[in-house]
Amino acid sequence: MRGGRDIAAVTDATFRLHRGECLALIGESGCGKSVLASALLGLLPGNARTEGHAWLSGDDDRLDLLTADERTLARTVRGRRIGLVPQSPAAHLTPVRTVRSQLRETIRELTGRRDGEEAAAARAAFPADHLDRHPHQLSGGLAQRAATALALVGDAPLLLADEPTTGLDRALVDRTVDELRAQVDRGHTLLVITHDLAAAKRIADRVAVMYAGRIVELADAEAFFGAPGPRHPYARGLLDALPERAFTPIPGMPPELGDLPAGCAFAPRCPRAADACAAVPPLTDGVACHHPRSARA
Ligand SMILES: Nc1ncnc2c1ncn2[C@@H]1O[C@H](COP(=O)(O)OP(=O)(O)OP(=O)(O)O)[C@@H](O)[C@H]1O
Ligand code: NI
Repeated sequence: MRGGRDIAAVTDATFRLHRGECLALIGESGCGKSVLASALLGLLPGNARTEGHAWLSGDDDRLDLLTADERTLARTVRGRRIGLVPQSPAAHLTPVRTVRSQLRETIRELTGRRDGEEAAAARAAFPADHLDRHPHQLSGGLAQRAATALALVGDAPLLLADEPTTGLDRALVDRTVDELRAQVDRGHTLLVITHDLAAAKRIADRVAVMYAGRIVELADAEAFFGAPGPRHPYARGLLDALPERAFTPIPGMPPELGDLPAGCAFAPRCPRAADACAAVPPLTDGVACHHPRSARA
């Protein structure tokens, strides 16, 4: 939207999130992951436009998150039906108040109860003897857990975690991921956004790969990270770039969303590009590519 232009940050995103599963949304920086998450929470900036639907199914109703009014979202959705585990806990926690007081307030707001801080902290493996600390007295990992504890207070069936492990070392990434996975195993549904493929592999049941604002592959995590592997050449390239795999970066850079090539946005970087790629490939059978690797290859 720089210079007054409209940018399609997310296009044709179609996916289903099944109850009790974890879907990892992966892709390079700037591909539209956070915009997609913000749209689901009604947190896009005021000048943003959306089209289509995002149905949130409850026990006996269904709500379109894209058209719901702010009052409904604020009163019944955020915190209660969708818990947000923020990208940056530091920005989410109030610096001048202890973790206990922030938990207490959120518990009161969402449940009406006046106690339960310890139990809430325990659900995110936040140590009870740190409850009276201020956020700046916490390590990055503990701040992340405090933010996660806050996100879990409302016992929302759907959890949305945007880069919950950014800036953490590998051991803490694993712990944070395992704690989130434990929520899924307890019946929560989780949409986790990450560019950490190892974290995605550890936590996800299914994977959605985004490139330049579009979902280019939707796959079962086991098939994606194991055999037969990714089917979209971009997804394959992402995995091949990992140090523990071929360690071969994808040539070139992702395109600017305001200046997308015509046709398949990945074609200029794609080893398999051909004439057909002049047309945008629809997501068919889990992959948006004119020449995907065969599912059985
Ligand atoms: N408020 C905004 N106004 C204009 N453009 C925006 C706005 N928010 C995001 N964008 C653009 O939308 C695109 C997608 O951004 P988004 O934050 O969703 O990427 P991302 O995949 O989450 O990246 P990262 O991994 O870095 O978090 C980017 O090109 C960004 O510049
Ligand atoms: Ni993001």
